[in-house]
Amino acid sequence: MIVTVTYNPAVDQTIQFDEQMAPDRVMRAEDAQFDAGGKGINAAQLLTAMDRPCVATGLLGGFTGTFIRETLQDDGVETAFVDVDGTTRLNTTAIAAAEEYKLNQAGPTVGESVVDSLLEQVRAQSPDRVLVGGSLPPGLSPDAIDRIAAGGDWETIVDTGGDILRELDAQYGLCKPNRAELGDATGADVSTVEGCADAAEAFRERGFDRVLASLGADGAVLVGDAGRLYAEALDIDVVDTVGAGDALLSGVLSAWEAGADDETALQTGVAVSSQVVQRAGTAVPDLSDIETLRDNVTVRRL
Ligand SMILES: Nc1ncnc2c1ncn2[C@@H]1O[C@H](COP(=O)(O)OP(=O)(O)O)[C@@H](O)[C@H]1O
Ligand SMILES: O=P(O)(O)OC[C@H]1O[C@](O)(COP(=O)(O)O)[C@@H](O)[C@@H]1O
Repeated sequence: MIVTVTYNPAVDQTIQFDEQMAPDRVMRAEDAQFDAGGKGINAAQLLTAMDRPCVATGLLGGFTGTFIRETLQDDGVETAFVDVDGTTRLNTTAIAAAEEYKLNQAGPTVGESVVDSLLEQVRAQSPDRVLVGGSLPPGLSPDAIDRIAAGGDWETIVDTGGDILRELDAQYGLCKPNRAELGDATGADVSTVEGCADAAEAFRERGFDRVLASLGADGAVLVGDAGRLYAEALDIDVVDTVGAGDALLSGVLSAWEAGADDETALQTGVAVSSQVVQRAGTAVPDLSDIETLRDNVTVRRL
């Protein structure tokens, strides 16, 4: 069973324009939507859609927090959130004439005592795996993630920025940087797939049993004791890439929860992310056919 921890959830606002962004004028949108977001929350929605037992925890506050709580309830996602005084952030993705602008807020300031409250919620679920996903709100340091990892007898998976990854000290089952985050975390040349695999391999020594590097349109690399696996991305029509990394990671975790090997897990991850990027925002796609769709993904050893 998986518990996801999102220290800094967000309502994701996705706005679509037919024309390019331009300053000093009113841009009129063709379409807009709100989704419950933040990395652990997206993962919990996707895992639930794939019938994997999962509980979403994290910090919520204000009217945006209420929206996320209600959305997850409607989606049948089990939750155990901790209330905070501030207002959960609202992140905006503007898609304008095929260009993507991601505008993320910092989130409400919180006190360090929230880590104890969250640990209590996590322990109460007795999970096998804990996913800590996303940025940290003002008031928390990377130690808040290390404390979750060291707080119980579970495998911890972490999906956060390269600057935070570099500062973690605990032992982790997996981290999931994207290409830029892998570059930030390691300082290595990540311009080629092989360069990414080398950087991921070297980064394992910093306390990560496996590294899953997502490479956007170039696919993904999974490096661990079973070797270096590379999956090409599928050739698909992308609407936007918000939630792509969360989807890749959810597919991998879902497959591992079902007892699959790393190769099948990577195929599943790429298949789930392909479904998500073909839809606007972080809305949950139909994943009932994912075990068939994953056969379209080719994995090879590097
Ligand atoms: N342009 C694209 N075409 C096809 N698949 C994509 C594209 N962008 C992302 N993906 C899929 O989503 C996964 C995660 O994408 P990425 O952009 O690296 O994640 P993140 O959201 O963490 O930055 C990729 O490994 C790939 O499978
Ligand atoms: O916590 P961060 O790094 O600001 O990211 C939060 C944003 O990332 C998302 O979780 C999407 O993440 P990915 O595109 O990396 O999968 C959004 O739902 C959310 O608004």
